[in-house]
Amino acid sequence: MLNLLIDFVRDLARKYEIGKVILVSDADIEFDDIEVIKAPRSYIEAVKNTFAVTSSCGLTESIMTIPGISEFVEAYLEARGYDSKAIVCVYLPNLKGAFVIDGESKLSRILKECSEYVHPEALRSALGVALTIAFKGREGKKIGTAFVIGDPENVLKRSRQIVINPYEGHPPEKRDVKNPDNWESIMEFAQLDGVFVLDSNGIILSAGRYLDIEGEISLKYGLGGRHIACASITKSTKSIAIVVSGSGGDITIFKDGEAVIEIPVSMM
Ligand SMILES: Nc1ncnc2c1ncn2[C@@H]1O[C@H](COP(=O)(O)OP(=O)(O)OP(=O)(O)O)[C@@H](O)[C@H]1O
Repeated sequence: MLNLLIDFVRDLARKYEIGKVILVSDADIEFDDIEVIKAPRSYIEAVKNTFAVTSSCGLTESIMTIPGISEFVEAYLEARGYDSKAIVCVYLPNLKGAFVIDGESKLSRILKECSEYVHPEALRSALGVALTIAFKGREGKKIGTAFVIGDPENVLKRSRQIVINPYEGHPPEKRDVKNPDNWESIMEFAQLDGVFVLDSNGIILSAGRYLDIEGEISLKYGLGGRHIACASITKSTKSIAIVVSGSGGDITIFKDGEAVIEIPVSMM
């Protein structure tokens, strides 16, 4: 069975000219010259759980019934710098198969739109940290935070420091969100009240910053002060905000005062 599946994946890769496989399996499987991206454990568990309740449906239907699963796969690929064309190969005890994900994802489109205000690499890296925070939290507990990227002069004018800024006086390379070596300290400071402020290249200027709320903002029910403040700052400045909800764990990206995408991490 496994050999058949491997051959099938190789055929798909050749036919659709795709060089990577997202592997949804407890096992490590190799596909010769095709790059394997192992899906995160939470995704594997989500597929297993969904299959348990939708076992009468087909493979694709089963996977696609997980709310927001495609946004999650796309976000996962994007944050790692991949495009969203991939083969998904599932090899689990009760579920085996492969299918192709193709075309421009909603997230790719949104990230492109946001590059009007911020460097795409900076945005992708901040999203990578946000996903890591949403998944892991800190010392076993969920944490919420937000990254406001771009137009720093105006963002700083419309906000104030509520704790001593831990990034003050450090060289840019230690404050660069694009360098994953800095992610551990970012995750530590994500526990502070307030938000991170970054320039459009992803250099962190401040953490623990409280944002002014200006004008009327209407968001969906249940979103509180942090989300409202981030929506507001993106309305009054040319910045993008990535918010990790401490209560739900989901991620929302705001641009021009609107939630342009929600990534339902809590469902994974
Ligand atoms: N205006 C603001 N500027 C910066 N940070 C804020 C602001 N308002 C609230 N916060 C931060 O957000 C935290 C959570 O506040 P609140 O629960 O009202 O927001 P929320 O949008 O519901 O976020 P969550 O989903 O994380 O609970 C606060 O403890 C504070 O650290």
